[in-house]
Amino acid sequence: MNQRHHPAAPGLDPERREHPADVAEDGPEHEQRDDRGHGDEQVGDAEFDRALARILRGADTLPATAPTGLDEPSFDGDQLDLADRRALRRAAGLSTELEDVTEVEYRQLRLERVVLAGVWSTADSSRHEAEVSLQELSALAATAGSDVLDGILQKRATPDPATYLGAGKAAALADLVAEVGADTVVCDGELSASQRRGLEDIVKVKVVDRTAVILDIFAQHAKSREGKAQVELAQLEYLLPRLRGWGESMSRQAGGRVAGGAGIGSRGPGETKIELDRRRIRTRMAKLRREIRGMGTARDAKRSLRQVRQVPAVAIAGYTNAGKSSLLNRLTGAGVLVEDALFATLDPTVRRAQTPQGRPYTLADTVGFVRSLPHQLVEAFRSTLEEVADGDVVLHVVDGSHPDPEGQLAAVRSVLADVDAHTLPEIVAVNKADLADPEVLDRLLRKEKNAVAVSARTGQGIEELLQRVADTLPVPDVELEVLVPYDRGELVHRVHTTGQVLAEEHEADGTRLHARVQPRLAAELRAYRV
Ligand SMILES: Nc1nc2c(ncn2[C@@H]2O[C@H](COP(=O)(O)OP(=O)(O)OP(=O)(O)O)[C@@H](O)[C@H]2O)c(=O)[nH]1
Ligand SMILES: [Mg+2]
Repeated sequence: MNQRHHPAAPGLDPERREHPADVAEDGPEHEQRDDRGHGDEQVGDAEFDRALARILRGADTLPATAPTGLDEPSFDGDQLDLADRRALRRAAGLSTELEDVTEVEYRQLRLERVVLAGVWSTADSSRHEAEVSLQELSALAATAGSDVLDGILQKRATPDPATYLGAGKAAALADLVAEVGADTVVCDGELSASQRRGLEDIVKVKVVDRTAVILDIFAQHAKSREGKAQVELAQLEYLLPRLRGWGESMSRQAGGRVAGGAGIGSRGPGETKIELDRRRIRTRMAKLRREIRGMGTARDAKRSLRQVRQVPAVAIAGYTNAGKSSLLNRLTGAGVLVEDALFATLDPTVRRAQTPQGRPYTLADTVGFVRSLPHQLVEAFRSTLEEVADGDVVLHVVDGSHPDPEGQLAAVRSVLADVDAHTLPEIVAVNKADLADPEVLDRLLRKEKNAVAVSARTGQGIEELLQRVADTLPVPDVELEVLVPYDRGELVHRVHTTGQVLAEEHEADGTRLHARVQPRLAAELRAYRV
């Protein structure tokens, strides 16, 4: 596989093998894995209870800070590169209780040495697409902290209902896993509980799917209270239908006991316990939903504040790793950023910027999109994504050096359409122009109506992009000429902050302004028209 384009791809970070936190956590879980189904149910039970207790206790351990309304993928405007994030997550003690949800499912999601497996069907994708998807899975797995050792792709009409890969390929995968010494297989799709178990039985190491990896990354990176709550909800939602699978493996263990003469039937304590766990999880989910709704109110308040201020809002959207946060830094860090205390305290992910003509607007970083974003997350992050729809302009960042930028553009647009943000004016910033193939850049600039090639790294194209943003902001529609007396300075200030000043002169009896403003301000200025 060619992973040249992914900074998160394996092989670039020799330190990644060190996982002090993981080592510290090595415990009975490890031993249990291979003994599964051989009467080890007590270890399993205790582990499950511990993990569930941690999940259900989650509320107490959430930080007591004011909700910021946005999750980390936007928060990282402040600014963590992937390398920094990896360093962070390696620090012991930073793992959250949320990770335990997936631990419940996989005994230990900590992925260390992984092999990827993908199914490629000729019906709905080309081999190239499947490879790009597997490459992306590789980057995701690396972001989650693992070493990707190898990968296999199988051409098959549909994934095998019992084992995801077909029998022959699954056996080949088992050999590969043994050969490279992997401890985890990551499948490029969403596996049912029985597929996962079926494949685990063949490859003899734990099997996880793409969704679990993405949820894990979000859990590692969620920082705000709302972000954490949303991720936890998504994880529980993912876990709930899979409890049965877990329970079935418990029953298999019970079966072992039956064989040993303990005589417990298929609807034994395991099944009852699942019901109980399910109820506890549902209760927790209901509580999270209530909390998230409450946080939504705070966000609405912020939003209406912005509307009252009538400062246009630009939302940066784009595929994960496209360089959204870097671009935000570039665009607002160039010295024009006015620190607005109000916005700064309310929401650290929204920054203030100005057009070259001095017209202020806000620039907001957003959650990164990813192909087959787990639907649980689409739901969970809908509220965050809806902020994009509330803006005036979408600044769509795409990684021009990615092997399939068109695919990324399309994936993001389909999610934007989901939250009704597809009708907004859109500027496409084709980022990483320093790395991209000039022919690809040309192709994209020809195809996209409102596109600029930029590099957040070198600064190339940034001025043009800033001008493009200025040109795309909604123009206040009342044009007027006024002479505002000096004792009404606040009106002049409002023309500056909410309108577009075309000309300004200081005369003996006031400030003469030629400007475009919103109707409300125009009405207040009526007395001073000239
Ligand atoms: N060469 C090059 N690298 C860039 C450029 N812009 C961003 N990067 C790198 O791309 C990686 C991702 O950048 P981010 O700004 O974190 O991307 P993002 O879109 O915010 O990513 P998520 O928040 O994870 O969705 C980082 O390693 C950046 O250093 C660029 O113009 N050129
Ligand atoms: Mg980012």
